[in-house]
Amino acid sequence: MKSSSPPPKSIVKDVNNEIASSDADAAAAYFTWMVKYPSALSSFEQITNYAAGKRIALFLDYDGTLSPIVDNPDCAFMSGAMRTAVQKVAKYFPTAIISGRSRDKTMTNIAVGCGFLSFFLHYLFRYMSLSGLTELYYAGSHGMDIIGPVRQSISDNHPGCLRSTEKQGNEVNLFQPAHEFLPMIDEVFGSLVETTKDIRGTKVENNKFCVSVHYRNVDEKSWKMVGQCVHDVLKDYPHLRLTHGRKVLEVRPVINWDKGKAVTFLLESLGLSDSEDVLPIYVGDDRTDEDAFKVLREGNRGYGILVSSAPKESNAIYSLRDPSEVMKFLKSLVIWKKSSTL
Ligand SMILES: O=P(O)(O)OC[C@H]1O[C@H](O[C@H]2O[C@H](CO)[C@@H](O)[C@H](O)[C@H]2O)[C@H](O)[C@@H](O)[C@@H]1O
Repeated sequence: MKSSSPPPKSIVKDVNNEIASSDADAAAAYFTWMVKYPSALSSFEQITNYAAGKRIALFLDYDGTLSPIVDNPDCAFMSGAMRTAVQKVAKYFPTAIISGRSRDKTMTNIAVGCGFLSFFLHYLFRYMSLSGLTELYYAGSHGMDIIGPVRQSISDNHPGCLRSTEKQGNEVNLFQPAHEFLPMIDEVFGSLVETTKDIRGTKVENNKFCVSVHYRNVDEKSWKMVGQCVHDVLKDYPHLRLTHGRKVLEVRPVINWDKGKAVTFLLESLGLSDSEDVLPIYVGDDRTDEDAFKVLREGNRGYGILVSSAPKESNAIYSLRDPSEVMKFLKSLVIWKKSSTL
């Protein structure tokens, strides 16, 4: 298999593109862009008219969608209000969180808020139940670590699917299509920590089936060096590839699996695939979410909603400006559902 890691030159080009896109964040350009990607809030009636008589399945990205982007990835917690909104929406619609973070971290971040108490709860939570958020499903590592409901057809179609018992004692299906990469990812994580340790501000995060190398807090002059270090390490791992997120380089296994495949898998797990009366809605902000938007757009199956405060090309149909608008959208869905079942 050929290595798909881009050469350092393209890493630097990607890094520069990010600066260019934030420069283009002008109000006029944004409003023009919104003609192509209308606000999911202004278009709410249109969305719910189409959803009438259908079952909505909701897929939510975490960073930049449910929690605002912050400098320290360890402090990216949802607000209490967002947590309540997610909890409520998950009571009315099957809901899954699909994140680049490890599943464990995502579940923990969803369950607790921010502040000192959160840090305490963060650790306590590891030994406790999901405190009322059990109607949620989780996919970590960009969809490479999924916990979903037990369904025979899914185990038949995906032989790697294992039945497991979660902390609360419920039987679940565990699907980890990249499980054989675990030792390799751990090894690469160690090498990346070592090679980047002298570049101030770099943070290497182990997300179980992928590794994130953050350069948000690195002096811009050293971004190229970060890219070079990652590239040098990956030279020896042709079965790993590199993708680029929001000031983060993400190392992941070369397998035919992404957030789009995870959406399809979860719909199948929930018994909601191949059904005309199902409307999947995916809300996300990052490049990796585009795979999910594409799956929904291509099959004319559902709606992708891009969270962005700057114009960018997307496979999404609608847009929301930031997590506060995502929260409004989730709340509106609950109000609509309640009123339509009266
Ligand atoms: O799929 P997602 O849930 O969006 O996860 C993608 C990456 O998100 C996190 O990094 C991003 O958010 C951080 C906190 O706001 C920010 O500091 C960082 O610059 C962003 O890239 C997470 O830390 C990564 O591991 C995820 O892969």
